[in-house]
Amino acid sequence: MTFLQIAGLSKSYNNETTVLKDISFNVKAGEFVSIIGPSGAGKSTLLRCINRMVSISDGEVVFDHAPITKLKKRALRQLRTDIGMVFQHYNLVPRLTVIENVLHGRLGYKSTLQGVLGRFTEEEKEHAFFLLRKLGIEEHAYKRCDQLSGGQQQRVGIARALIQNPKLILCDEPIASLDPNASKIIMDHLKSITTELEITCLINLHQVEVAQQYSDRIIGLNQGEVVFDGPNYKLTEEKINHIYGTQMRELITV
Ligand SMILES: Nc1ncnc2c1ncn2[C@@H]1O[C@H](COP(=O)(O)OP(=O)(O)OP(=O)(O)O)[C@@H](O)[C@H]1O
Repeated sequence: MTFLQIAGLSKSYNNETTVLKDISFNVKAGEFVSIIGPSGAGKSTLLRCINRMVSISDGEVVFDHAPITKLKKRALRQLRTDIGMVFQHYNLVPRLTVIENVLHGRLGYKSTLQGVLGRFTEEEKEHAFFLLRKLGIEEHAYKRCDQLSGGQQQRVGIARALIQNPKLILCDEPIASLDPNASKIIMDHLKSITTELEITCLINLHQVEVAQQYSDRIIGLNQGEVVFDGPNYKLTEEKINHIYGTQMRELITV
């Protein structure tokens, strides 16, 4: 069943260069999809169009039957509670504790006043601890985030996305700042938790091998166009060269 539908999506910043050109694809509920492509291909922009963090120039995005492109402010805010986001640089508040950062994932459900006062229910706090336990960082709950390693901070970022109870998680290069060991931990968690909780996952990656290892399906972007869309086993060396154009693959996969 189609869960996310992208049809004829185009995006240009400041009405200048077109960064995404007529992108169309559907994602089924529960799919784990990687988006790969050279630097500047439009991967981040594509993810940001899906939750309208950036405006869409043309085309349609329908998420769980809701026409994202047409939603007004309040409806969009409500819909965004269903979409978690994980960032390359974690986007945590460094001087706040791990648990406080995780609970920030609930702010989309709160009034401004509740949010300012940091009012969270016991159930929300228990859920936060449950997620930290699942991600193996419960012992750090009361540490400031800036005392954690990059891999641990990314796990806080994942917990903050999960506490929203999202139906979809968008991950924008979640392992680009991490060493191979920390990257593996993050990818293993993302894969196992999204599978267990039946969360659809769209993930931008620079590492082709990682995309092949973890994804059900891979979408290749080049200069704002989809040039590959298929199961991981169909991503041959030739297709990889097509996605990355003339760039040396070794250069972009390190
Ligand atoms: N806010 C912005 N204003 C203007 N141009 C932008 C903006 N964000 C991105 N771009 C441009 O859009 C193009 C696509 O950028 P985007 O970050 O989406 O690509 P990407 O594939 O994610 O690249 P990378 O892998 O290097 O992160 C680039 O040419 C970039 O300079």
